[in-house]
Amino acid sequence: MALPWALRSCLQRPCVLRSRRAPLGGAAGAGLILQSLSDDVYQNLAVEDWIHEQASLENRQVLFLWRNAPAVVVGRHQNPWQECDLGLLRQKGIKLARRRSGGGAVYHDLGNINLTFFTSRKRYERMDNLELVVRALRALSPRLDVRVTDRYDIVLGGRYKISGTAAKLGRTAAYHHCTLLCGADKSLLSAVLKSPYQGLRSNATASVPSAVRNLLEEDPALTCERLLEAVAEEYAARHHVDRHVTLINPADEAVLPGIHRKTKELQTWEWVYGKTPKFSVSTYFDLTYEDSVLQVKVDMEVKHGKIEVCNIDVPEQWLPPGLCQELAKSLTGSRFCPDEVTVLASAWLRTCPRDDELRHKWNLLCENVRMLM
Ligand SMILES: Nc1ncnc2c1ncn2[C@@H]1O[C@H](COP(=O)(O)OC(=O)CCCC[C@@H]2CCSS2)[C@@H](O)[C@H]1O
Repeated sequence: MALPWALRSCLQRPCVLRSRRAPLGGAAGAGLILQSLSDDVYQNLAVEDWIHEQASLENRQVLFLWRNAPAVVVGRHQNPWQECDLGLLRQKGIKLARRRSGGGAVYHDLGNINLTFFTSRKRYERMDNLELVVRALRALSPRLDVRVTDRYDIVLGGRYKISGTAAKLGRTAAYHHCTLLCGADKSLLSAVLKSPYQGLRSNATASVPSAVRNLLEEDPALTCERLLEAVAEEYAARHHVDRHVTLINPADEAVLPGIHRKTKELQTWEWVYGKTPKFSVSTYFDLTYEDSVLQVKVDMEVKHGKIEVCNIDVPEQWLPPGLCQELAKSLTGSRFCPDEVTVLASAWLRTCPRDDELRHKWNLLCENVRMLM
């Protein structure tokens, strides 16, 4: 059992703790295999940040193994409204996270494994890591048809994606992380990664959708637990480090000083939504009122998650134009977020005349604007 302090000092200062002499007279490999005790996506991403920023990776490599409760993880430069069904995420209580690496949006649950390979920037080598994963898979299931593509996916049977890759390169340190689909909920995966949005324009990184498959469907021996063990084993052999897996608690400030602050930052609206590259929305929705259907047009420009320009067009005979302008005006400068609309809507209701019809129309309009967010 590794002591937290030993782990901390090993991560922060050069050391050869838990290393083995390399064969062929090479230098002793210094490395560490860690596995998270948490299934919280924000805590696990915070551990990645912590190791990337704090660990001395000059002469050492670290493999971090982790799994999450259901979550969608978008890339650093992505637009969540464009990448997933936010309404469905909220309804199902699925977390949304933004990672610091680039690339596309993926779905995680306990049937998906995440592997993070930390090295110095000089020793960063994605293909080497993915080949290592492929060897681990073949060690468990020798006839498995898996290969790494030129975009660093791992595919099964030549076409089904089982792993996606992304990376973060720092000045001196780097990490490459990838997923491994073992027994994830595939119908939820495709449902949540489908945006219902129409009329959204942006330069954000777009995901590259693929047909996916779970390794368990191919071979029942490929459970998450066995895969984690096999990857750890291959990593230990490749890097000449002890195969012992050290469990790490991402809530432990004694081992990871400052981790709590990092976790909190990753949970903020400003990070998850606010870091979305500038985008515009130009869309229509239908309002059903009594026996008629009327069309509402909405145009917005959103920067740093905040509405900079807002126009809402509703047929004049239905709602006084002044009221519509009032809504657009109060939305300008607010966050592109349903809770903000709720606050604005109720603020107006507190001051408006006791006109039930008008109040009803206002609520209907605000509810539909909310649903755009
Ligand atoms: N968990 C998982 N694994 C593999 N492929 C997935 C997964 N979820 C969704 N997908 C498929 O990949 C595309 C997106 O592919 P795309 O190539 O656009 O993006 C990626 O692969 C990013 C991988 C990020 C890995 C990080 C590692 C730790 S935190 S997240 C999506 O539309 C689905 O078709």
